[in-house]
Amino acid sequence: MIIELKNISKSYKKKLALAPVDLTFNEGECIVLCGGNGAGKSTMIKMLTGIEKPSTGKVIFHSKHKKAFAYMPDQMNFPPEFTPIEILNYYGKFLDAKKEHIDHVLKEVGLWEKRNVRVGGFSKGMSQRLNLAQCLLADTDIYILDEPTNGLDPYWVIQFKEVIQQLKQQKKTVIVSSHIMRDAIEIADKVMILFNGKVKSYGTLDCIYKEHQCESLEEVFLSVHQSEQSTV
Ligand SMILES: Nc1ncnc2c1ncn2[C@@H]1O[C@H](COP(=O)(O)OP(=O)(O)OP(=O)(O)O)[C@@H](O)[C@H]1O
Repeated sequence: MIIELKNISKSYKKKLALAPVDLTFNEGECIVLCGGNGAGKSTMIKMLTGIEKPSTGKVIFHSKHKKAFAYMPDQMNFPPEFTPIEILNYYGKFLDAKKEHIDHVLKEVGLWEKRNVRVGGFSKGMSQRLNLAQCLLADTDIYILDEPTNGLDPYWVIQFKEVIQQLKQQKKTVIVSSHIMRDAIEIADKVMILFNGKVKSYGTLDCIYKEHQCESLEEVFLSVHQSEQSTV
């Protein structure tokens, strides 16, 4: 195992955003955090990344790298007067990234041709790809990506999935939050279903389908929704 969550929970005043949970993430797996609006995906990411302190419990990383994880926030506001190459060179200094790696990452996210263009004129999708690039720059065991496909057009969603497959082949652990079920089905080794701040299921799709006696993630969501409604 590479990450352990021990009795992690988060409350904002009286609002329970994430109910206490114990679970582990394994090396080389892609885990997709799935759930609707307000389900607790971002809260889980904030607990994992340490952006916010949990109300209870702790997260333990077993990464071999000095930098335990790389992080792609759901949105990143880069300084508009800078170019992708300037921004990545800046991040690269902190990460000891070599020039060849920076160039490779720029090509991977399709911004090589735009490397000297000021990012102030970038579309949402281009900014999101630069956001992905800054995350991929780090050489680490764990990549945590918050809604990475937001703003990407279909071509770049496909390319993004390719990047995830490559990370998995390198035995990296990838944690992705998404409300798009197709993303989960295509890239996940394991899916975490969140609803109302609770982890309702965590495992392979086959296990989740068996557990809920369903044949698709849509059905699982409906079943979780209905069972939660009936307990209110
Ligand atoms: N800073 C905060 N203060 C108060 N409540 C919060 C705060 N952050 C999150 N919450 C609440 O915690 C719950 C979980 O929110 P979270 O942002 O984790 O959901 P999410 O699954 O990421 O949703 P979305 O897909 O809409 O971004 C929601 O009810 C939300 O209103």
